Amino acid sequence: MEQLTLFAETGQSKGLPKDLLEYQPGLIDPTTGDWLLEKLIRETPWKQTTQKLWDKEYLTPRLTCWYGDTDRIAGTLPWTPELQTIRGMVEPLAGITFNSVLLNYYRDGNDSVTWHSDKESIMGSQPIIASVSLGQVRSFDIRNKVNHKEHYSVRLGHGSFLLMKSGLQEYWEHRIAKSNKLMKARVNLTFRLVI
Ligand SMILES: O=C(O)CCC(=O)C(=O)O
Ligand SMILES: [Fe+2]
Repeated sequence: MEQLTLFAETGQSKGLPKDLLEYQPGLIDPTTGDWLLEKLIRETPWKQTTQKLWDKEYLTPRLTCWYGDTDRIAGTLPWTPELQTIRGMVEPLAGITFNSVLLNYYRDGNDSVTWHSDKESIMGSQPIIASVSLGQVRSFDIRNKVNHKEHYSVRLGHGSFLLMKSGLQEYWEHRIAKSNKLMKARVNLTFRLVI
């Protein structure tokens, strides 16, 4: 748990609220992780979507792709053997089954995901999301939606697993911030149950 730290202002090591998040390094060993990262980057049909802000269209600062049960969830690509295998690893840890996975590809430190919560109605208001990270270590920040002073950060390592528990999306937001430091590629997989 030493990887869990409050924001840099205190520099103090503190555990994340266990009722919200659970972090587990080393779900996938580094060698397998290297191989997977390279394969996912090369073989995934990545897309860069746009988002609208104040009537202006912006390119989303990362690449994405959805896989899942294609008969149930429109717009997803069929599961690949690798994604099925990883799904089989995270389901027992999450205690639920998943029918889709969103892949995010952060090409460098300029790629990011801004403060948000994942509570689209298609997942219910309290979804459990299982997240697997490959490649560059990046900081995953969470903050309380009402009281932004309440915040935590966890560095998501190569091959690590993060469980976003049911309370997280309702009262907390999360992000992967941009970084000025030299950052290599990172691929993150978030397994979701679309209902
Ligand atoms: O890249 C990550 O670790 C988080 C991605 C995320 O928040 C999302 O896909 O909703
Ligand atoms: Fe998210």
